[in-house]
Amino acid sequence: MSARVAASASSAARRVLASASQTAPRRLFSASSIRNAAQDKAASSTSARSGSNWLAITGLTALAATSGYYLFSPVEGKPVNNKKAATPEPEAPTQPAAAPAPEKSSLPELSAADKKKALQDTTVIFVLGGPGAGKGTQCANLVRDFGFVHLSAGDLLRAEQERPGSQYGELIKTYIREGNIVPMEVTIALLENAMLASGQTRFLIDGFPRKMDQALKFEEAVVPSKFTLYFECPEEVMLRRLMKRGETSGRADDNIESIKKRFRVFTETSYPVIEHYSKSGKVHKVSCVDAPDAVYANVKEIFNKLFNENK
Ligand SMILES: Nc1ncnc2c1ncn2[C@@H]1O[C@H](COP(=O)(O)OP(=O)(O)OP(=O)(O)O)[C@@H](O)[C@H]1O
Ligand SMILES: O=c1ccn([C@@H]2O[C@H](COP(=O)(O)O)[C@@H](O)[C@H]2O)c(=O)[nH]1
Repeated sequence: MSARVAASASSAARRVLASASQTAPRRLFSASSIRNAAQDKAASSTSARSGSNWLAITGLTALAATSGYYLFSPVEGKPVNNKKAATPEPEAPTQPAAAPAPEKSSLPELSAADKKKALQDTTVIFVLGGPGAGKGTQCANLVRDFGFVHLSAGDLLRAEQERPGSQYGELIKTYIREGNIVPMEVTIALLENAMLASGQTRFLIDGFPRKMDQALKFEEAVVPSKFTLYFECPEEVMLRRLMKRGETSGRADDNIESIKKRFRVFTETSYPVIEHYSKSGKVHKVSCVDAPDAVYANVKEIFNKLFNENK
């Protein structure tokens, strides 16, 4: 997409945001529906959920937009990658906190239709691969060379977990520590609001979708993906990288117990998403075994072809 088209799409998005801020009614939001989703062990279902759980996404604007303060400079609208910045946490209770989050939002509250309209001309690339494959490392290169906004679902969840007053902090903490997948209502709302808050049109959605229902719901409710960039890496290589990263990352899940669980969840739940998109020829696979620059040479070749730019 040319800079001109990107700029006009971006201003279109802003127009929708501006007009919606005049007209959109304030919505109520059901925290219990998120908690129900969290408790819903039908998490292995591969069909998109609908109904009351999903309704919660419309009410998550305040939650997600407030998180956006952590991820975007209000002045420059630039994403801040805080992937390695998480601090160790005390033991979390197994139940999510019940206190409501303060409702403070930098975004107007939009209807689902307005949000969808605002994002209709955006380019979304899913970036998938096992834990520690090097997704974030390669996304940083693509941000630099191709002007993408990098949104790591894990980063957004960690930021929400740290947000004072977050209703979902404890829930997210527990899921992440156990290597489990946070209910999609939370993650999709965070992603959607970060996309809207950026005012940009090209997104690398890193570490999402991790499950078929997330993939289907995101594409239906937010925007279809252009393709999936899949970083293939053997477990032993990822394990070595994660254990090394764990020496300094402070991440609660960079330890051997959590890593084993994350590997299992990736194989059983996330890999089928890659298989799904492969069937329709929408996956570009890159080996992540070599050194970062060598990996990026292959990634760049793909992006140069697809975006017809030689930056
Ligand atoms: N090609 C590579 N060769 C060696 N080390 C790498 C390579 N790519 C990334 N790393 C290192 O491996 C670790 C994991 O990389 P990164 O954080 O990019 O992975 P990730 O896939 O985003 O991880 P996660 O899924 O846990 O978020 C980091 O410490 C990073 O510096
Ligand atoms: O869509 C998502 C993305 C992430 N999670 C949870 O976060 C951790 C860490 O994710 P990284 O991509 O490694 O940063 C992951 O293990 C999940 O617990 C999620 O639930 N949904």
